[in-house]
Amino acid sequence: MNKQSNKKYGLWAIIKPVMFQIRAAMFLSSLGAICLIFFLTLLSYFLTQILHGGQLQILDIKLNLLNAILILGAITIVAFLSRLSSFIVSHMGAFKLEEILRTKLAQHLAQVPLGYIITNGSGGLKKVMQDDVKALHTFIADSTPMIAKSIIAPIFTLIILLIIDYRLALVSILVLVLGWITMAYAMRDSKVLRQKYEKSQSDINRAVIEFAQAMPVVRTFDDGSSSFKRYNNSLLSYKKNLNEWMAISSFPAKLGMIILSPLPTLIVIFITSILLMEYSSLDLFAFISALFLSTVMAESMMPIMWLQNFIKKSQASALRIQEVLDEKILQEPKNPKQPSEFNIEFKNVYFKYDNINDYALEDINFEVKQNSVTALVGPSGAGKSTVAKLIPRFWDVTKGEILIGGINIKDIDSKTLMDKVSFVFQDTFLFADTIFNNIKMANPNATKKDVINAARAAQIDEFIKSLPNGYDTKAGDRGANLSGGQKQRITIARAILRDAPIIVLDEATAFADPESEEEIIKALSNLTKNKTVIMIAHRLSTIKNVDQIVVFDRGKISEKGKHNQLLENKKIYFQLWENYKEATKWNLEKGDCNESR
Ligand SMILES: Nc1ncnc2c1ncn2[C@@H]1O[C@H](COP(=O)(O)OP(=O)(O)OP(=O)(O)O)[C@@H](O)[C@H]1O
Repeated sequence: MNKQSNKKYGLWAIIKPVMFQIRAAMFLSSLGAICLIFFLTLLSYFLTQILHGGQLQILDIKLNLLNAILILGAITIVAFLSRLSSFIVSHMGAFKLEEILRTKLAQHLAQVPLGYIITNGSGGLKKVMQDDVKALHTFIADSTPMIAKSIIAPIFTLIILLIIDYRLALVSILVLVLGWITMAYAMRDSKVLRQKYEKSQSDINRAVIEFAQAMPVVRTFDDGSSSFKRYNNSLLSYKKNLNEWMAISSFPAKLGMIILSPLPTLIVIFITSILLMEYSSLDLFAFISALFLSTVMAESMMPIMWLQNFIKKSQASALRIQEVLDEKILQEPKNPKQPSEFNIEFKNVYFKYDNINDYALEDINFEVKQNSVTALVGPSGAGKSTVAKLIPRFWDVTKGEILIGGINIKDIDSKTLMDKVSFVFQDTFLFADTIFNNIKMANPNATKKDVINAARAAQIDEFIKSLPNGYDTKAGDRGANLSGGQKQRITIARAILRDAPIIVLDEATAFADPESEEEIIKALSNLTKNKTVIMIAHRLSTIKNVDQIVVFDRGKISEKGKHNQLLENKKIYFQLWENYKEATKWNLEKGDCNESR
């Protein structure tokens, strides 16, 4: 990821837009805490006066019992309202931040290169947009009032205790310090242990997902022992890390929590007060107020324990959100140009993926003439898909240039480029919408007739019509109710409807079922008629007659030309062709009419 070094990072930077609401919530929450402390002090004051059998009064103002109750009641109401409104304000801030971040992320993701989205997977980005944004919502809504309270309440209580009787104040501080030391001891090494624990937790998640996703493969090739072993191992390591963490921190943490609970402070204050009354002096007011206030101090410090953890988690979410927002956006040209011709030229192109040191492509030079077909072939990992994805700017070239109709693709605005290039992916994607809308999305202005014509050209119209709801049939989540070949023909219909002058086919026939293969080939020939076509080919038989074959090997072009020329060269293509023939023969001998890839 590309971080910009002068940027501020972390939780506090990301929640800045709602700082006003956070400050207001913290202020109101502090006010509520101060009112509570004030209430307890005044209550102790009145109780002392009642126990002394004297007149109720504040300073020199005499009060009857009803007045005293009313004053205490008024303070309680202010405390309650402050606390309530602090949560209302913090929730308002949380919703506002959620909206700001989701909008920012959506706008940003619409501008980053598509390659980034593919590499990170929609699942990972969805997690950031949903879970991490939600985590920050919860942080602002629930913990900002708590943070203010757990800082202000102890400080304020301590000040009042110091004013009333410094000895009792010191004793309660001692208890708190003891509690803190015990907790700090429990938390020692916790960073490393927490990281280990979190890692083993995510290992388990990965193993479970892998186990579930790979079930068909597992059932076919594995009796489950190796994949289950991975799951089991991650579970064992999780248990080991958890036990290790618990062993180190469990007892001191529990002890710390007990010390920091109100009861120990209460007991210590009580005993100290008795001793002071016996051997020194202590007035009744100091005794009663210390009993009340010291419990507030201990109680309001307790949340600090879990707040720390909460802040750390929210910090991690904030960093993940910021990483996405820092991803470089696709630079749009200042003076965009419109190509009027559609030949494609790769000129001295070098390309390197962000996270990889070596070039994935080096010194790539070739031209695809307008309305001609070029096939990219080569062993797996040779760079064919990368070449194809550079054309619609899924990524930008590291060096060199790609031209369409003589114009550098960086000088064509991305909307125009997308309109000019249709990409038929290996992994066909259908939205959970009607088949009609799935095709029409390629061209919002298309009429019903246009959609049907496109489906007809893609050899899928008859099948669609045979469905109970025809074109209004839902394609299902990711097109789950259709066969691979049917899904592929629907995406081809989409591309036909788009009618872009350049077609990039990423091995569109690879996953077709045998029955639809012939129809797919027909559909593709309709799609590619009078277009500039680049296709990544694995079935060499389908490219025998193409205008040009470019052979890739380890990120470089090893040869290019027509089928017969390349066979004469007796280099990589010759070898690939021999292997292909061999595999096809083997399949035929086995009675399998489906050609090998
Ligand atoms: N998103 C990515 N991030 C990092 N490296 C990548 C990424 N995609 C591909 N690569 C690497 O770039 C090189 C070329 O990969 P590419 O997918 O272009 O090859 P290919 O010839 O299309 O292979 P295949 O036929 O198996 O699809 C490989 O070494 C691959 O590991």
